[in-house]
Amino acid sequence: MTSFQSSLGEDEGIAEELAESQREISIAEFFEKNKHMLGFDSGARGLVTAVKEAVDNALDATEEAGILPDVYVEITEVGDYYRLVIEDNGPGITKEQLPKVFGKLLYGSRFHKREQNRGQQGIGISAAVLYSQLTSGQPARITSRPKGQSEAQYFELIIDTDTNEPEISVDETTSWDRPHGTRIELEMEANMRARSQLHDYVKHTAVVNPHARIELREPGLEEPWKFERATDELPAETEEIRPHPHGVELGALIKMLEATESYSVSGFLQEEFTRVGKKTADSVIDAFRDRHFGRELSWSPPSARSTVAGATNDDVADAVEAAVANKGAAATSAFAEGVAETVADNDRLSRSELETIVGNVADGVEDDTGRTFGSTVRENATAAAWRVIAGVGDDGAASNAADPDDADAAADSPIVADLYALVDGATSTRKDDGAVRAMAEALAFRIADLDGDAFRIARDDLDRLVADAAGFVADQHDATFGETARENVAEAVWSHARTVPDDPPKVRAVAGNRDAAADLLEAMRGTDILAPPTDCLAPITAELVEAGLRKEYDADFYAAATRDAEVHGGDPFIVEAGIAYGGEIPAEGSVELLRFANRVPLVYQRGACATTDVIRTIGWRNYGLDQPGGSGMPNGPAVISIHVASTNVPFTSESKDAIANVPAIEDEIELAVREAARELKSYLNRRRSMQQRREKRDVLGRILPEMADKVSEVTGRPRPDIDGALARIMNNVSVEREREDGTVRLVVENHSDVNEELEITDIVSAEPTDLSAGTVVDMDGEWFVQWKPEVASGDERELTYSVDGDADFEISVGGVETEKLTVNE
Ligand SMILES: Nc1ncnc2c1ncn2[C@@H]1O[C@H](COP(=O)(O)OP(=O)(O)OP(=O)(O)O)[C@@H](O)[C@H]1O
Repeated sequence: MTSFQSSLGEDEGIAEELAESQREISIAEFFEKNKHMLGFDSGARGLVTAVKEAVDNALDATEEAGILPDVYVEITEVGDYYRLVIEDNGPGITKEQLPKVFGKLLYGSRFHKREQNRGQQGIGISAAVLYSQLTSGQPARITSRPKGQSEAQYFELIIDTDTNEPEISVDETTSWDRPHGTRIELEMEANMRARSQLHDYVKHTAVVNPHARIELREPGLEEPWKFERATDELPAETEEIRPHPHGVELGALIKMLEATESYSVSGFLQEEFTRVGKKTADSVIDAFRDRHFGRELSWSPPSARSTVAGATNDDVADAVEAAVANKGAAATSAFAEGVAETVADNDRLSRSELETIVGNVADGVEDDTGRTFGSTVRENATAAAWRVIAGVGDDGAASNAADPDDADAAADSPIVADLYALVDGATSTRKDDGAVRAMAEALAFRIADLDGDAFRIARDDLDRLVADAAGFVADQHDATFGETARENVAEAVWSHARTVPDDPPKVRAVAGNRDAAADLLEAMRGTDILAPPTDCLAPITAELVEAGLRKEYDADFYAAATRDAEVHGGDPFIVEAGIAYGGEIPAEGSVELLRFANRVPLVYQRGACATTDVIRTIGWRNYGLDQPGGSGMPNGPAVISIHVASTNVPFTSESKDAIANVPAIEDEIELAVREAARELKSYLNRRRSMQQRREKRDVLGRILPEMADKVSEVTGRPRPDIDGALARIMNNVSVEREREDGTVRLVVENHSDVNEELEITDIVSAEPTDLSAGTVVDMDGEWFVQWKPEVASGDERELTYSVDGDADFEISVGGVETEKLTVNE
């Protein structure tokens, strides 16, 4: 029994007793106890996290202000503690904001912005301040000089963990030689055991931020580490965007519906979401109506039915005529004929469409005859015509379809014939006619049971109804309609059904009705909408991903890929991947994985990151890398880098070490990596085939002369000329120089199966003349004779010039892999 339990009294009043010990916990208090969540679990880690938070902020702030970042990081040992200083040349922070930025958790400028930033939560730097005060008891010392101000502001502060508010001990103006920027000084209990992570973070930050100048001084370094700017170009400026309709969740949508000032759903969609204009809003609303109201089934008019005995087009006219009273013979007949003719012009009609037709014809007849056709007359006429088209009886929908058990009655039902055609078209030809007919009748019978005579039905209900009819048919007629057949039948009926003309509910009604909001959300997700704009993102670009790898890794091969933007949770994201292979990269052990999120290197929690998971699931043997057991991290001399850029990177925790397993992001990571890996594969294949070629050539080069000697010895004839034989056997391109008196001939033979474009340079020690095409350049007493011949597969070219008899030559051939080249000088 715990001491808490033993301290409680008798059963009665326990709740009250417990209530006394309940109290609110401030966020600062919470994180004071849960430092690990923010990446401050140890002294070694705490130092790296503090540097990371401050440098990320410095880069965010400078870039946002359009300033090329100049970031200075200094770590020194001060007695038992470490002092961390980070300075930037950013826009500075105003006197009013500064205490909150550093002295209040969850205070920042980026949380509500849909824009690519390193910072997201407004917690990073204040968490560093909290860690520093907890471990060293010292306040944070901050100097900041906003751009355009003559003096800087100096603060010393800690966070009051009870209230999560800054507690300021010093607040004064000071002079500072930087024209603008921010300097943070934190003391903390720390150690340098995580030096390699710190170095990785700084080095990789420099790699993906070539526009930044970064300097690091730390106790272990004799010379400061300086990363100079590689470009004066800032990353593309990002724009804030609204959420994308494909990415919001129900709760967020309801919140947006409650907060919007829009009255109509169309206005709401256009105002609050990116990529929604009038046309897209209309499509979403149609889909919303289909879900919210259901669709109206449609039927073909008598004129379109050849199989049904009974009803004809004249019956429509007669029915309408009978439904109209007191309008005079001429007007009544014009109206009835007009309705019947227009109905006959349509392949299929729903109740609402018929209503529109009747309305239009009535308007026309009113204009022509001066007679008024009021709403009751119109409604009566619609009902009368609908009875003929859909077979609705006078007493309502229930009689519109015959009992399927009564074959004679079924034959009279107009919608059975219609459904027969739909079912027949939607099922395979192997279904026998009896089964199709039984299905049509069973469906008609169930449709007849729908409320009202307009046959409104939601897609889910239609699916259920078809399944129910299929069950009936299986029982009674021993004919099976499997899942696919049922789906096809439902789809055929649904695709002929019509979106209803009803106005969608207004925003306020949708906000207050969870089911309606869910219908709207489904409609948004189901409508094709342009991918979100990418100007809110600043990808590194494939070119710079590759350049970054080239800068840091001396490899034989590099490849990179940038994907198009996709959406998760309403936020767009872009994935980029790069691969470096061979060269100086260590061949032993698994490949190195570099992970970046919004240009920030991720140095911890590699095993818990979506990037690592994806790399492990790819079958690397297909791409030419060794992968023991066919899964897991591949081995070999390779570095893989992955960058996820998003307006909201889903991290596994507040310490932002690892990317969460969001399927949409994982898919894109996989596609980006596979894109780069495909290039690696073709490089490795090429390399392997060149290797085999080299080996074959070496063997041939050894045995051909021996064979020639042997042939000569056996036959007693002169040794055959084997020049050129090697090139022919190897399918090589051969370049052979022949000299006769003062004439030099270069013979290029292409034995390979592709056309070749070569670049041949002969460096000659005397001036060449009479060149066949080509160019010649005099370089201090050496003449560079150059040709760029194109030689088709199986063809040969001759290049000639004249030169003094004593001249020396040196040839170089480009444009063909050395393994495919045979040069005989
Ligand atoms: N060096 C700086 N220069 C200018 N403004 C800064 C600087 N550092 C922080 N800020 C401002 O202070 C805010 C809070 O910073 P903080 O590191 O706490 O959170 P964040 O960077 O927004 O998000 P995260 O918690 O994900 O790091 C930032 O949003 C930014 O507006």
